[in-house]
Amino acid sequence: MAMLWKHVRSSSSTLKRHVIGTHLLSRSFTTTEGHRPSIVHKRSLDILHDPWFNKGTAFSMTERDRLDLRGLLPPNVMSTELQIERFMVDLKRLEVQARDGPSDPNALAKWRILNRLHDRNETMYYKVLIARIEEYAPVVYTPTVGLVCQNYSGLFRRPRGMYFSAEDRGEMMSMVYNWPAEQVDMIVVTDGSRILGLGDLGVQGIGIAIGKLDLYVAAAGINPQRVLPVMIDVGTNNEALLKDPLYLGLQQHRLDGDDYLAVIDEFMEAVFTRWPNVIVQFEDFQSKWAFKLLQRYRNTYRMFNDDVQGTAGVAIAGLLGAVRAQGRPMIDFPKQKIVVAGAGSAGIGVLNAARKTMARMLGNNEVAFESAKSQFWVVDAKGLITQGREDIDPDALPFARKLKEMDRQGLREGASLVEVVKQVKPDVLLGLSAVGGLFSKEVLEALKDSTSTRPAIFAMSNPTKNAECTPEEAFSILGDNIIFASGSPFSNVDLGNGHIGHCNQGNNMYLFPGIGLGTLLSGSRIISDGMLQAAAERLAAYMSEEEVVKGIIFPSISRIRDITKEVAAAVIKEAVEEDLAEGYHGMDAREMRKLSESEIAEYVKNHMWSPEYPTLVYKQD
Ligand SMILES: NC(=O)c1ccc[n+]([C@@H]2O[C@H](COP(=O)([O-])OP(=O)(O)OC[C@H]3O[C@@H](n4cnc5c(N)ncnc54)[C@H](O)[C@@H]3O)[C@@H](O)[C@H]2O)c1
Ligand SMILES: O=C(O)C[C@H](O)C(=O)O
Ligand SMILES: [Mg+2]
Repeated sequence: MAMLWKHVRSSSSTLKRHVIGTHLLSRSFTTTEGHRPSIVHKRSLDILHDPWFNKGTAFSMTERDRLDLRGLLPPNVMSTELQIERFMVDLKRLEVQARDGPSDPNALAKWRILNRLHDRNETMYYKVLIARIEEYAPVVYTPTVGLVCQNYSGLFRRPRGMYFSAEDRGEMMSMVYNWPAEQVDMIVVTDGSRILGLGDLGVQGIGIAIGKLDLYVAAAGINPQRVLPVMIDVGTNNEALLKDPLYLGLQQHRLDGDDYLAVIDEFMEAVFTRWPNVIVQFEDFQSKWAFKLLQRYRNTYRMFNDDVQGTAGVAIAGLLGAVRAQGRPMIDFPKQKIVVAGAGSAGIGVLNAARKTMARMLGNNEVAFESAKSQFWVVDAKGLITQGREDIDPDALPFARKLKEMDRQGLREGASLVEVVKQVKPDVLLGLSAVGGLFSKEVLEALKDSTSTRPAIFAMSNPTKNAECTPEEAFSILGDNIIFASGSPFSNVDLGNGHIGHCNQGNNMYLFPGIGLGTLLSGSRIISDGMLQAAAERLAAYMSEEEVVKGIIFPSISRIRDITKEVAAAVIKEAVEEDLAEGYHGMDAREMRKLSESEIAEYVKNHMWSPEYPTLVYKQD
């Protein structure tokens, strides 16, 4: 393959040509130069029952003849557009019937219809998802995915992904070969211990891994044949699930300590043995393990933790956007006073990244790093975190405020959020607490005294009911001169005076697909802090001055494929600069170093899978 690439380049062809050479085996890789046929080793009903190859009513008559399908489908050969239209009738009927607007059972019903399509025709599923991402991301991803996980035992029909359980100890190295795909690019793994803000959902957490990978396909163009959702079932501490005879997971309490680590270690060794180039995204692990596992694996394996690192990057981009929205240069970021509610994996991830970003802007030295921490006040379930706290969590310790200093500010250990907001008068109030309504009327009223010209509220907890406040609450109390972002999608607010209160979705979905894609295409052996920082900076720079002034600090999800391409390009550039990029398929590290910025963007674009039906050619196994 490397030879082919060299040949293609030396004949002064474009990067687009390269893509064709490197993806001879992929199912339906679209290029500007047409489609390569896919080889199938099955015929007849077996094809209709295989979601990777099924085209349903879109099979042409010649293909029906070639693949022994004639007579097995109704005679009208449909265009893909008509096929989607027919499918949409079913989905839209739900909306007509729901008289009281979108309701939870309605969202679940939509998820079921989409999931069934996913089960029978993947190409069409991703066509629908990509074309209407704004409408269906909230169904296959946050917030509905939370409801799906809560109800998974009842919803489970056909398996998707792999389950490694505590019972599989000693077997993982061989069972990993049960997965049918020869190549896997992306794994999203969870142990189900902290699913969104819904707590321990045990084995039912697999839904979150599936939802995240849907975005990898839709936003990053990762080939759906090469993604693998994984659930590591080490038990659950959710007593209701343990009592439920219909629960699908191990009916035991969670493993802990070395027993727990041994399971995760064995899983990592197994997947990296079979697929040495895979990237593993850790998702929704309780904070207790999230940091430890990240430190344990990040220098050895291609992995990252989305809740810690993806969220941090998205928050940084949002915080920089909020500074710009105040009409100030980004370099003023270190002057912002930031109150963070929540000191779990997400909150601490954001705090560490924000502190580092400030320190870099202040001169990137030890003194800057030390002084930056004085911009943060952290409140958790026990109130303001100070050095007076007993049994302080070591990850939160760097942000614990000095008691004397707090005394001067009229604050103390364990002070409530409203007291902290009243005394600090912050520029930013950021919630990653998983407590719905935490930014109460009182807290928002207190924020009226903010010293900022345009205070920012980030109610980032998921799903919807866990948001610290709604945009209506924020805009109605604080007026329209604020910046608002939430983790789950909300509608913009009509402020009634011809003004619109813009609701941004501050969700790690704007970064994780690009981090994964950029890592894959650079061939970087690890995911460095620099690569993550580059991803965040590219997201921040994506928004125009005009947009941020209007309070729009994150792009619309309809642009997610374009943002992801940009983020991936930034990740590749950084990996090359840090000398981490080892190349991908025909593009070796040396060639990669020669690419200009626009060539990197083109390279990314041309490696993004798009759902198109390939011509199918039958060959005996
Ligand atoms: N928007 C996003 O992209 C994004 C990304 C990651 C996580 N999240 C959300 O963030 C939330 C937290 O995730 P996590 O992994 O950090 O969870 P976690 O359970 O580890 O942490 C929750 C933290 O909130 C604190 N808390 C609880 N009650 C509080 C209260 N009354 N006041 C202040 N703090 C309180 C806890 O003490 C803890 O420090 C979840 O809802 C998750 O869905 C959102
Ligand atoms: O899954 C999401 O929507 C964001 C985040 O990863 C979370 O855990 O809430
Ligand atoms: Mg998560």
